[in-house]
Amino acid sequence: MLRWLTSGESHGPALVGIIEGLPAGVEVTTADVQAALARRRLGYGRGARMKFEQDEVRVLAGLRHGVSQGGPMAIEIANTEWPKWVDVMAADPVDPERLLVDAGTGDEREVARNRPLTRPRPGHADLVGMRKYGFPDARPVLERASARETATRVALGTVAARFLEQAVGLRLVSHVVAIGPVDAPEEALLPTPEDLAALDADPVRCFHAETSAAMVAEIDQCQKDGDTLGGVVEVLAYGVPTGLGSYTHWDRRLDARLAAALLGIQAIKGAEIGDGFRTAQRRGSQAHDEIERDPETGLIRRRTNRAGGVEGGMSNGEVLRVRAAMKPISTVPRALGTVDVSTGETAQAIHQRSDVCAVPPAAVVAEAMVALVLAEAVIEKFGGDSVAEVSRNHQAYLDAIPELQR
Ligand SMILES: Cc1cc2nc3c(=O)[nH]c(=O)nc-3n(C[C@H](O)[C@H](O)[C@H](O)COP(=O)(O)O)c2cc1C
Ligand SMILES: C=C(O[C@@H]1CC(C(=O)O)=C[C@@H](OP(=O)(O)O)[C@H]1O)C(=O)O
Repeated sequence: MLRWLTSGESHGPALVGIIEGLPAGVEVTTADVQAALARRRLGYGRGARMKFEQDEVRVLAGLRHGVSQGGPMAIEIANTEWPKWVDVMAADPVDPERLLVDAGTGDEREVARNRPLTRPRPGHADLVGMRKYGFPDARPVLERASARETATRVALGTVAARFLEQAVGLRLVSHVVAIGPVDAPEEALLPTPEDLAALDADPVRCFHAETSAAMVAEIDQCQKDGDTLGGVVEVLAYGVPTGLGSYTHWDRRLDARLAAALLGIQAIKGAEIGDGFRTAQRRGSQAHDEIERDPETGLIRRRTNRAGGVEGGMSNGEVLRVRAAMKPISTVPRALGTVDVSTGETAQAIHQRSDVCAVPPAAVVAEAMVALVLAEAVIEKFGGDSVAEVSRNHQAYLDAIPELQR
C-alpha cells in the first residue's frame, strides 16, 4: 500500500510531505526534487511570489546516498518568505502587541499581512472555511487552502515518477491544451518524454508555438483587464503496464482513481479520461479503439487511442491520457462583490498578491498526482520490497500473458 500526506501552511516556516510504502532502491536525489519544483514555479501569468520563492528542499528521512531505503520518506520545502510571517504564523502564542494591525513601522505590506481578512473571496475557500472551522477571519483558511501545498505533491510525485521509470519503464509528460478561450489544435496533442525540455522552456507549457503565443497574449490582455484565467491541462503516461486498476469494484477502477486525484487539486473542476466528454457526442463506431495485430511486431495494438489508455477501469497498455479543467483564479484584481463579515456591509473581496493564470504549474501538479496514482497501482499489482523485485514481478506477469493475447 502506498500512502502519502502533506502538511504546512502557505506562509508558515515550511511544508512537509511524507510518502510511505515505496520499495527500497528508488534512485532519487534532492536535486531531482528541486528540479521538479523549479518546473512548478514556471509559467507565464504567475504572481510575484514565484519570482522570489526558492522552494528550498531538505530530505529529512528515508533516503540514503540517493537511494530510497524502504521506510517513510519525509521531504521539507521551506517557505522563502517565512521571516516576514514569523509573528502572523507563529506556532506558539505571541505578544498581541506584535500583531497590531499597524504596529507603526510605516510598512504598508506589514499592515496588509496583519489585517484580519473579513471580505471573503467568491470562489476561494474563505467564507465556507470560516463558517466550518469557526474562524473570525479567513487567514487560517487561505493558509491551508492555498495551492502552495501543491509544492509538496510535486516533491512526492517526483519520487513516485522515479520509481515508475526505474521499476517498469513508465514516463510522464504534462502540457497545457487550453488557456481561457485559446486552445491548442489536435496535432499539438501528443508530446512525448523527449519533448519535456521544450515544454519546460515554453512560457505556458504548450506544445504548439503559435497557440503558446496566443495564450501569452490572452494572459497579457486579461491582466490589463484586471481579470484572471483558467484552462485545461493534459497528462500523458508512456509505458503504462496493461492491467493496472480493476473492473471488479468502483474504487479499484484506475479511471476513478485518476479523476479523484485530479479533482483533488485546488481549482480543478473537471476531469476527463481520453476523449471523455467528446466521446459522448460520437457514435460507437467512432468512439472506440479497434483492436488489430501489428503486421511488423506481431503484437496486438489499437488503431486509435480515444479511450486514453483505460478500458474497464484498467490500463490497456496504450498511452494514458487524462485532462483536468482549471477554473480561473478566484482572487480577481477587479475585485468581486462580497460581504464584509465583520460589519455585515456590502464590500469588495480581498485582493492581495495573486496569480493571474496558474494553468502551466497546474499541469506539473497534475503530472505529480498521476505519478502518485500510478505508483500506487503498480505496487498493488506487482508488489515487492525493492525496485528490482517489482521489476521481476512485472516481467513475470508479462511472460505469463498467453501468446495470442499479446
Ligand atoms: C498552481 C496553482 C496556483 C494557484 N494560485 C492561486 C492564486 O494565486 N490565487 C488564488 O486565488 N487562487 C489560486 N489557486 C486556486 C486556489 O488555490 C483555489 O481556487 C482555492 O484553494 C479554492 O479551491 P477550489 O477552487 O478547488 O474550490 C491556485 C491553484 C493552483 C493549482
Ligand atoms: C505560493 C504558491 O501559490 C500561491 C497559491 C495561492 C492560492 O490561493 O492558492 C495564492 C498565492 O499565494 P501568495 O498570496 O502567498 O502569493 C500564490 O502565490 C505556490 O504555488 O507555491
